[in-house]
Amino acid sequence: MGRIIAVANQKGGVGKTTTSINLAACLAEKGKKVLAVDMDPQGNLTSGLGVDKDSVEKSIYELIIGEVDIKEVINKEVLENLDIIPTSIDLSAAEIELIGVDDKEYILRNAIDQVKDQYDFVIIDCPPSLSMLTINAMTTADSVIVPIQCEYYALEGLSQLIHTVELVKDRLNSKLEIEGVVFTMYDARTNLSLQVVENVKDNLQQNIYKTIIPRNIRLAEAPSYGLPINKYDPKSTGAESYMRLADEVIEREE
Ligand SMILES: Nc1ncnc2c1ncn2[C@@H]1O[C@H](COP(=O)(O)OP(=O)(O)OP(=O)(O)O)[C@@H](O)[C@H]1O
Ligand SMILES: [Mg+2]
Repeated sequence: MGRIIAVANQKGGVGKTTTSINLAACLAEKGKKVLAVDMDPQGNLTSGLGVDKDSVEKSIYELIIGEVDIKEVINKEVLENLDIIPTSIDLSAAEIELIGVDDKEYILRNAIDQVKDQYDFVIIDCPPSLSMLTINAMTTADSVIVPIQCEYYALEGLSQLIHTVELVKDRLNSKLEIEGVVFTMYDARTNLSLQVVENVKDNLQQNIYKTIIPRNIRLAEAPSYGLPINKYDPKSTGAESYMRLADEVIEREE
């Protein structure tokens, strides 16, 4: 049965989407059946996996507002072993359209429940907010991966995020846990990155992945080709590190 992981941090630009795309693609390359879900109206996961977001007719938006069935929104095999549910900019209005709708926190879970047996992993990329969309992702997930950028203020907002996970666990999804924190955009040339890692390790009582994702230009370039890093430049340090992260995620599963 599929393990469902939400990639969340309400801080913008910390590497959620880069981690979602490349973790999903590396798990798929290792032979796992993966569904990647784009819960962010910005659509960076959708375009980063080569799906033209402007030509998507049935997206997660239509699913969330109840217009279509989940099977209609899954794009099969965008890469071997990798299916995706694309998003659309319309998703930004979903929160308002859901006002007054019963059980709106469970919409994504009820949909994913119908297909999760077909996958080893479901990876959900969250928007940079603690909105209803993120709550839906956390209500669906078994666990949350939190990317942390190796920059000043890395810890800022983390207590709110952890509090949100605890609230969701208490009220909506008792199985939810924080699977781990992953450091991103580590720059070995500066002391700052090292200091941030040490500081977070000292102050955060959470699992931390051994794999640290380096700052690597190839990771930033790959989305404009619609490719994950393991297809764009498999020998890059970015690809090697996301392959190792995939190994760690699989180990935790076992
Ligand atoms: N390890 C890395 N090395 C170099 N560039 C990176 C790395 N990780 C992410 N980036 C770049 O940093 C920017 C932000 O990354 P990303 O989009 O993954 O963050 P995000 O948390 O999903 O952002 P948002 O909050 O807007 O959804 C992007 O331009 C991305 O290409
Ligand atoms: Mg993103």
